[in-house]
Amino acid sequence: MKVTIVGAGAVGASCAEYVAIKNFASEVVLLDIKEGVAEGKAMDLMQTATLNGFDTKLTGSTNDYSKTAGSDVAVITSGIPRKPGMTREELIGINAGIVKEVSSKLIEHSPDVILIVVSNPMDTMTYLVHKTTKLPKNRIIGMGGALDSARFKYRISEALECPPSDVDGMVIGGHSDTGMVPLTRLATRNSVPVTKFLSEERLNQVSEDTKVGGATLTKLLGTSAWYAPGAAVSGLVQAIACDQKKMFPCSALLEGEYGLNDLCIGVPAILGKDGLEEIVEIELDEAEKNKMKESAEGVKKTNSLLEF
Ligand SMILES: NC(=O)c1ccc[n+]([C@@H]2O[C@H](COP(=O)([O-])OP(=O)(O)OC[C@H]3O[C@@H](n4cnc5c(N)ncnc54)[C@H](O)[C@@H]3O)[C@@H](O)[C@H]2O)c1
Ligand SMILES: O=C(O)C[C@H](O)C(=O)O
Repeated sequence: MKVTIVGAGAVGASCAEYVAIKNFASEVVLLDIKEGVAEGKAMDLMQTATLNGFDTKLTGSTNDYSKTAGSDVAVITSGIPRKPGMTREELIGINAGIVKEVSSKLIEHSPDVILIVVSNPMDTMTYLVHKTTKLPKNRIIGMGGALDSARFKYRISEALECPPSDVDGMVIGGHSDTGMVPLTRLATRNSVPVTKFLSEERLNQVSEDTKVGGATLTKLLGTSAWYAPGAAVSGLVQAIACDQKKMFPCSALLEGEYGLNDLCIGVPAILGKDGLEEIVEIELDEAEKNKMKESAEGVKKTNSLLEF
């Protein structure tokens, strides 16, 4: 199993580290345009192999895509991150060109590759990759919901004063400060609905904190987060590499599912060796359906700024 990560910045390197530590891939190639950076990060990570006990071979490349040839999965983390006070949508001008070029080069060298899009605004970048590469829809997956759900579970555990591992829950919708739809109605602590333990007001606070999870960290760090994003991407890569048939909320191209068409947005999906193998349609209540509709309108508004 060969994994390529384009963009050896904060998220790309974090993802490479988690993939290596989980020890399921034979090879990880990091590629970046900055001279020597991908090679340096790959070497630094390789020097953790004996310390962390993994056999994954990490190499780096300065913009030489021949080194990525034959990749099974490729992650796109190239592009600029936001600064405090910015929205993800403001990154479209620079990132669209980068994501379009990177995805086309990846496919040129790995025609069977499954692409995971991370660069922001992620739902719109995923849609752009669908529109410009025309790969089958199962082979282009946007990562956002897995991260947002991890933040949601963290916020619930904080409210319940319990370990995050006690909590289950999911965030669907767009990966944006206003577009996320945290499904508080379905969240549980060891299969007991969290609505049994938390007031509506506290759950609303949990939802609001979840939606601005990325912005909160950006304000604290001066740039956007990387540990949880890297871990979330590595989870998707592993589900595909190990054919796990695991369910994650992913940004998928919708063709009628959830009453939506012609956009990529976060919905529950099963990931396995063929990439995004199935979109799972769960029953939403009226309020959730309305939030999903509003979220889709926001994503479409950003998509309308794309030039193909
Ligand atoms: N979807 C998500 O949940 C999520 C989470 C975190 C970050 N992000 C996004 O991921 C992107 C990367 O974030 P980061 O914090 O790692 O940024 P970063 O600046 O640390 O790293 C980005 C890297 O991309 C490289 N790059 C730029 N253009 C390139 C090109 N054409 N080819 C190859 N490499 C190129 C840069 O040299 C840099 O090393 C941002 O757009 C950010 O908003 C998304
Ligand atoms: O917040 C950001 O801009 C980066 C990323 O989308 C995140 O949610 O951490």
